[in-house]
Amino acid sequence: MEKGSLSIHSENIFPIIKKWLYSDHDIFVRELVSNASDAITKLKQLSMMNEAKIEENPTFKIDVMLDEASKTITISDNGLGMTDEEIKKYINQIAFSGAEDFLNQYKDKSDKEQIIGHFGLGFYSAFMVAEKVEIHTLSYKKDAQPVIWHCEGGTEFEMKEGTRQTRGTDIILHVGDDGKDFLNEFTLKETLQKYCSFMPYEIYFTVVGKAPETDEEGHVIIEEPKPINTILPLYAKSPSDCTDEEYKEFYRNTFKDFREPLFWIHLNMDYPFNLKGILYFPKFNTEFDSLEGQIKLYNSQVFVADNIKEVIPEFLLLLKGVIDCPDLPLNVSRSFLQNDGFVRKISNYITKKVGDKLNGLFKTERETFEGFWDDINPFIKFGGLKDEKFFESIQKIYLFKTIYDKYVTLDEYLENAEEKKVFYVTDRLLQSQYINLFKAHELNAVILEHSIDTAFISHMEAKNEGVSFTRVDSDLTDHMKESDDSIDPEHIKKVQNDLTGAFKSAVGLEKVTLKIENMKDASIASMMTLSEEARRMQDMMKMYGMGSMGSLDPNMFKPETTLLLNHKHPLVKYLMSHIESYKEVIEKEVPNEVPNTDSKADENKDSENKEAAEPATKIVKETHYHVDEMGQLIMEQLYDLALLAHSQLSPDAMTQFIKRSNTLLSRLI
Ligand SMILES: Nc1ncnc2c1ncn2[C@@H]1O[C@H](COP(=O)(O)OP(=O)(O)OP(=O)(O)O)[C@@H](O)[C@H]1O
Repeated sequence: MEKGSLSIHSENIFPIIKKWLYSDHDIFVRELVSNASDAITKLKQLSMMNEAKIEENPTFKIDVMLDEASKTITISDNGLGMTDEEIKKYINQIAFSGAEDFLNQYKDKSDKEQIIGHFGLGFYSAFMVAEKVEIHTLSYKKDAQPVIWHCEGGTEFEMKEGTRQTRGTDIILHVGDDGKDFLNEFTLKETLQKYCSFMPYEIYFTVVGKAPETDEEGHVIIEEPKPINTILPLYAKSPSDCTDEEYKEFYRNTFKDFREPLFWIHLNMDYPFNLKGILYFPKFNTEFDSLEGQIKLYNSQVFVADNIKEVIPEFLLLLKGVIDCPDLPLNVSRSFLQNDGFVRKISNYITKKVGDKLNGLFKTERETFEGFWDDINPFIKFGGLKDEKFFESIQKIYLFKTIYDKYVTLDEYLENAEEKKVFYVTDRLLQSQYINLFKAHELNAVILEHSIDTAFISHMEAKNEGVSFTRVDSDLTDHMKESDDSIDPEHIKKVQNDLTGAFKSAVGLEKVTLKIENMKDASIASMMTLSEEARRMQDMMKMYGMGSMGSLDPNMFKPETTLLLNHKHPLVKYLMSHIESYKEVIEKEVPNEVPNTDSKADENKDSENKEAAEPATKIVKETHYHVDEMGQLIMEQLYDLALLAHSQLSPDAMTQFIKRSNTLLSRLI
């Protein structure tokens, strides 16, 4: 028997391993099973090079055994095994740079996020869950002797002659309190599936001493043991060998999502770096907030982590997929990955592939692409906003769904538009009156209802010179107006002024401008429009929650609304013909203002009229409006109807509106 001390430079690394990787306890499964897998790969390579003599047609496999009674987990392989010299070299002399790096870099940091999964703690991660670890091993080498090694978590180990008869290694973990969760069959199996689902050798999981399953008559059901993994995952195959059904099955199994993905991209690259994977476009929910994808990152068929945004462009994290890149330097910190040129290349490659796929679909299967559009557009828009290169590659294929349920690109829309103006709808229900108006005049408008569209619209305007987006309710287009020579514009202007005053007094309007227009559609009496810029400002404020910030008054950006009255409508005609009777002009005596002496013109004037002293007061005319009951009803109703057509009334206004409507109807009977 041999005793010794592990040559760790630190006092004791294990408490540190335990503390810092606390929440990633399950990583020991990945480390030990991938060591077993590596041991098999190395033996296969040696055998191929005729360096190792092994049986013909060997069945390589890894067994993971859980013994709840003795509180052990055993990971057993039939790989190359170790001689006692090798144990001394690879296990005892933990000149393992990983541990040293770990200590140096993370001594003062408690942020476990800094540590990317595959850190190279390797074998010693066993002590995250075990209080004692044994290695039973027999090397493939001729005349090798079996060896047993064990260590109780301190820096002391023991080595002695072993009993193992067959080539390979058993790692036996005597699980302590820190790892007791893993003594649960389901937890351990789940962890194995998380990390090892695609490992290249079959992995069998057994629970020692578990009573075999029986059928109703008590007969033991004999089942062929099934590995927990797939040794050749679909993504590792050549795309030409994969069927649609296989892609869908892989999706279901990997993401436990039983909705069908829309489509997928098989990434398969050998040069200049090695990268394989499949990205799926899932059916997105319509609300942006609930978009949540999952990209699983693998390193040579070993799971590393989900959603590593340093490697995968952020917007792609909305997709679901697996990416395997053996060349990734994952045993480094995340901040390194972020600035690494190689990692950026990978990320660019993935982005480019997604752009290519979308362009391909657009060009060759436009109808299919249109069919996907409602589902994928938030993703594509988000991608374009986040990634300039991605935007450039797909900017020509952004589709816009029109109010006629057709899909057009921006260029296609503009072919039939005037002044590069794109009309849009943000809420089909609230803006239905405007949509109907557009349809009645055979005008086009597109539907941009998603919360991302506010930002998307601004982006498209910035990227397409001269193009402007205007919401359907922001103004009347010339197409909707009708010129009428019998209308005297001067007269209209005057009436408009008076009606503004009358509405102010009857409805209590402060911020509304009133306009009389001769609209083609005689059935519309009143309409409300909101200026585009001010409304966008308000939308932005809402989006960023700025209205609630003490320093800014949300009313500051209250959209300028305009109440349009249709000259053609009888109700408006009624008001116009009665406006004079609502008016009362009062003459009032007010103090005369002191002339402005700063002005040269005034000075001259003063000198000319030196003798004629200014009177102390002057008479001004003030117009007051006294709207009668009928006028009041009409004005209130016209205003509420216009408001109703594009937004909800406040609860108070709604109560008044209903009451008034009933009054009006009662008068009909
Ligand atoms: N099951 C095993 N069979 C044979 N040799 C093993 C086995 N497990 C570990 N070893 C040997 O011990 C060495 C140290 O293992 P450890 O897991 O600490 O580091 P690594 O596998 O070399 O690197 P890392 O895990 O950080 O990628 C291995 O390189 C290997 O030589």
